[in-house]
Amino acid sequence: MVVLANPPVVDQIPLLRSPGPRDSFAAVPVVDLSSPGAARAIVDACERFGFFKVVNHGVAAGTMDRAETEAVKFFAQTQADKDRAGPAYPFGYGSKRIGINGDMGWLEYLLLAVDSASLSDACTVPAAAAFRAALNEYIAAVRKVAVRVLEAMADGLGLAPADALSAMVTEQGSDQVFRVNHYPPCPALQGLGCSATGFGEHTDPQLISVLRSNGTSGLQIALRDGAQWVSVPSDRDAFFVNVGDSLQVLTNGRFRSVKHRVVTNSLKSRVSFIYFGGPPLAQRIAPLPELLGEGEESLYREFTWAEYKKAAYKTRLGDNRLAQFEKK
Ligand SMILES: C=C1C[C@]23C[C@@]1(O)CC[C@H]2[C@@]12CCC[C@@](C)(C(=O)O1)[C@H]2[C@@H]3C(=O)O
Ligand SMILES: O=C(O)CCC(=O)C(=O)O
Repeated sequence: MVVLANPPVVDQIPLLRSPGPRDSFAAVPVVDLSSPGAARAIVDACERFGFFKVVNHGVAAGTMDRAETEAVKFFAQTQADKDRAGPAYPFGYGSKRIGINGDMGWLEYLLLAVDSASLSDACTVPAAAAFRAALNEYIAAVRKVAVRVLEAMADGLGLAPADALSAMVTEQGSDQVFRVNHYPPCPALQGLGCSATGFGEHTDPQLISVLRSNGTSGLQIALRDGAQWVSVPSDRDAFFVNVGDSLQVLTNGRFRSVKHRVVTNSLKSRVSFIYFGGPPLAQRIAPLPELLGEGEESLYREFTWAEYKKAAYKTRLGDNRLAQFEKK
């Protein structure tokens, strides 16, 4: 038997079949956030896919462009300069290693803590004032989108008060994380039919993630419980929203936390920004009583966000983190 090794440049990084036009997911639900039908459309998309695209979100193109320009400048620095902003644990610059349990991807990134509506002062990277200002402007804007989406979700689910979900990511001590990912092209694999994994398959532990990319494709989501991976057509003017594990639990499984991953492009760089909205550490994560039908029981053992987060950080990226909290 001939065992083909990865080309040395992507050694240790899992390879994936290169996506083709037939993998494109043309049916991504699109939610017009300015329309009266947004609440219903969001609930429908969360039930079907745990994923949707948001347009008419009100965030100025300049806010997104400034953050992207500064991010590109940051990643264009020498490796030695970037390494000075690392390591990524708990927060800072990281390259190829994701988390501390051995996951690898063809990317470099900044993992940053958000306090209220801007970068946490305790997070001293990135240091450049222009980059921090651009990120703070972007974070304030994307957080507002997350809040509007969570309010519309609460409306669509018939929850009261209107901030039943959004308060969890805005109240004092809420655990918000921001990630800037840069996936350099991987020309060594061009024409081989395979691509480097940029970010391996996973679900997000928080309630909600709001993603924006520079328009280079690469994001894939899993359909039919992981039986099929489809490519999300990129759109630099839109946001993409993922349901996270915590929202799956709050809705007792009615909304599905979506499995997703990133496949590296062989020719073009991808830059993405992801805002992860998580609750305060002491928040109890359990199905909301209003969402439990008559006689319906929780599918999960009770836990706090602190317990879930601690357990999550001991897992590998692709693990089913909720499994250990499911009632047997
Ligand atoms: C391998 C890991 C990276 C991760 C923490 C974890 O142990 C499992 C979950 C991963 C994830 C996915 C969503 C964003 C993120 C910041 C998070 O909260 O959980 C990452 C973590 C990370 O990159 O450190
Ligand atoms: O870069 C992307 O498009 C998605 C990355 C991602 O899923 C993550 O950072 O958790």
